[in-house]
Amino acid sequence: MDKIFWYYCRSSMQQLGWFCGNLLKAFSERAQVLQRIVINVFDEVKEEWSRDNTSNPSQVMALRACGFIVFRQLAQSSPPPDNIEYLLLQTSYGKHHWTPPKGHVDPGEDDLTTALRETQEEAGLGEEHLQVVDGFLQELHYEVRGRPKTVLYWLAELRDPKMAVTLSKEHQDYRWAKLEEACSLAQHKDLQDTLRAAQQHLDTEQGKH
Ligand SMILES: Nc1nc2c(ncn2[C@@H]2O[C@H](COP(=O)(O)OP(=O)(O)OP(=O)(O)OP(=O)(O)OC[C@H]3O[C@@H](n4cnc5c(=O)[nH]c(N)nc54)[C@H](O)[C@@H]3O)[C@@H](O)[C@H]2O)c(=O)[nH]1
Repeated sequence: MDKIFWYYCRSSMQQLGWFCGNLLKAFSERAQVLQRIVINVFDEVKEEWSRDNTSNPSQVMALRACGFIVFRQLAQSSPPPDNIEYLLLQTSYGKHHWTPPKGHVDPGEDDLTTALRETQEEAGLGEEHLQVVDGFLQELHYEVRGRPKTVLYWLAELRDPKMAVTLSKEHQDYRWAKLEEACSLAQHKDLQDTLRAAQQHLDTEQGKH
C-alpha cells in the first residue's frame, strides 16, 4: 500500500513539475517577445525624435553673421566700373578662405550694428570711413560644419580710397580686387553672385546720374 501511494505521489509530483516547467517556459518566451516589442517601439521613437531634432536643418538654430562688401573707386584709373575694387580678407585659420569683413551677431545686437562692428574690428574701417549704399542687402544661406548659417551683406564705399586697412589676428592678408579677381578669391558661388549683384547695383546707380 505504502509503495503504491508513494509511486502515485512521485508521479503526480513529476507531472506537476513538468506542468510548472512548461508554464514557466511559455511565460518566459512570451516575456521575451513582449520585451522585444517594447525595445523596438522605444528604438523607433528614439530614432524619430533624433531625426526631428538633429537632421532637420530647420529645427537647428542657424548661425547668423553680418558684414559689408566694401569697395573703393580709384580716381586716376579707368572709368567705372573698371575702377571699382572690392575688399576681401583672408582668414588666418582653417582653410584660409577669403570673405568680405563680417562676423557673428552678438546676443541682443542688431544686424547692421554687427556689420559695422565687424568691419571696424576686422579691417579697421569705421562707420565714419564708409558711405553705405542705399537699396542693397544680400542674404546668403549655407552650412558650416552641418549647421545652417545666414549671412547678410550690406554695400559700402570707402570714402577715402587711399585709407589703409588694418587687420586683426583673425586675418592674415587682404586684397583690393576688381570683380573677376574678387570672384576667383571668393570661390563660393553664392558669394560670387553677391559680388556680381553689388557691381550690377553700382552700374545701375551710376547709370541714373
Ligand atoms: N582655429 C580656427 N578657428 C576658427 C575656425 N573657424 C572659425 N574660427 C573662429 O571663429 C572666429 C570667426 O568669428 P567671426 O569673425 O565672428 O565669424 P565669421 O566671419 O562668420 O567667420 P567664420 O570663419 O567662422 O565663418 P565663414 O567665413 O562663414 O566660414 C565658414 C566656412 O564657410 C565657408 N564660407 C565662407 N563664406 C562663404 C560663402 O559666402 N558661401 C559659402 N557657401 N560658404 C562660405 C568657408 O569656406 C568656411 O569653410 C575666428 O576668430 C576663429 O576664432 C577654424 O576653422 N579654425
